[in-house]
Amino acid sequence: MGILIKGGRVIDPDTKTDGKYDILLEDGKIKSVAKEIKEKAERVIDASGCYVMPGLIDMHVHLRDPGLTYKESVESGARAAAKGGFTTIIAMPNTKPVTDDRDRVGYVMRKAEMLVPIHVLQSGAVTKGMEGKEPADIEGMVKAGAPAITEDGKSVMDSGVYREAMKEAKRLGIPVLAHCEDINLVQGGVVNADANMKALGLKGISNAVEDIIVARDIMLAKETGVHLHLCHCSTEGSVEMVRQARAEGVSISAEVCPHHFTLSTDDIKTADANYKMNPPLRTKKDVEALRKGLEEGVMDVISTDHAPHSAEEKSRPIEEAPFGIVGLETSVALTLTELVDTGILTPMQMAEKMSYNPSKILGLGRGSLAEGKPADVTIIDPETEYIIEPECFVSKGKNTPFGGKKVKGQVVATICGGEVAYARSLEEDTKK
Ligand SMILES: NC(=O)N[C@@H](CC(=O)O)C(=O)O
Ligand SMILES: [Zn+2]
Ligand SMILES: [Zn+2]
Repeated sequence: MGILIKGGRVIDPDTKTDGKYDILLEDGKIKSVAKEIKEKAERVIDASGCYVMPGLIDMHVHLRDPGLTYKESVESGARAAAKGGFTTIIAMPNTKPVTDDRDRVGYVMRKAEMLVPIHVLQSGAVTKGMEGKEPADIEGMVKAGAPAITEDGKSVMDSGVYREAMKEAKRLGIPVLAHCEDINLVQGGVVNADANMKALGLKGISNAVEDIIVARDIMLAKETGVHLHLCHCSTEGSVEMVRQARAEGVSISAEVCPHHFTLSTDDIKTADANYKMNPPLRTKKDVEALRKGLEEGVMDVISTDHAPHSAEEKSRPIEEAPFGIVGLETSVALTLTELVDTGILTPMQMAEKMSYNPSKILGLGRGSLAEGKPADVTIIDPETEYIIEPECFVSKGKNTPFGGKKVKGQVVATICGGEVAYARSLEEDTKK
């Protein structure tokens, strides 16, 4: 019975394990972790040379379901996530219609339960229709299973409305995931406000666009006591404010996306919409601050902000194309290549930021390889080198600036609830 994972480097932030162990999964749970397990299993996976981590959790994914399924759907997004090593993903509510009530949250959660091999949790909008005017039915959405609320795609600009929603989230014990962007300062900006923007003849988005709302949201979190989680931080200012707020005892966490720690504005050579995302790629100084923030534990989550769009949408002139890039199938490789292989993060810190911390923030009770925990496990080969080929993505979205980039590190298997949700060899087999 069950699955036996043999001889991998088990990296578990929860039990503070980092060493060569076998893991036996049975009845959807982690049955045992030991130096050598001799028990028979239905399936044996040889993990020698691989990292064995608690199933990865992506707190920030756009599944575009309902209403925008030409870009992505629960099924295609979840399959892409499984391939990317994720056993749990949180879907954002900027769907069509907006996911702002109990039934709409329930729709995605039920669809996922029936159709996909990983856990998909649907977050709820902060305000009705994401119009920023009045709080949505937060309690109803939490009852339907939403682990958080977020207005991702924009900020709730009315601080009074936001504070009311934060109080409700605090009462219900869920975090607020904050997209920080002062919309009145954007003024047609599409890339970072700097010399490169001028060279490309485009309008810019300054750091203040983000930093002002980060500062405001921290003040509101302080006042309401809600847990504030900052989405896709891109500026040096954000890192410094998180550092300071935490030192003051504010309940705060913050994520960085792979594109923001990998690329800078200097990498944008032409007005290619695959380099257009919100917030934009910033300067090298900001990238350095994000990397340092990750290294020092100020920034505690790596999430993808997987934002699929159609080829047609992204082929429009950069001013008209939508913001966003896909990330589920490149996140592990970029984290390993840019942060672990370079010595900025240990594999243990990677497991913290991609599994243990997201679980803690969202109260999921996962992100752990302790005996008795759910059998969610990700096996990663840190040595395989390959070129990123967007045409091979399982996601409907191929919009990435990373096509052609050489990376090191590949997901070998994703096991969710004791079942194999993705396996590298299987995938190759089915392609033949
Ligand atoms: N990040 C993006 O550039 N786009 C996201 C919205 C968001 O995350 O703010 C999208 O929904 O496409
Ligand atoms: Zn956002
Ligand atoms: Zn987003």
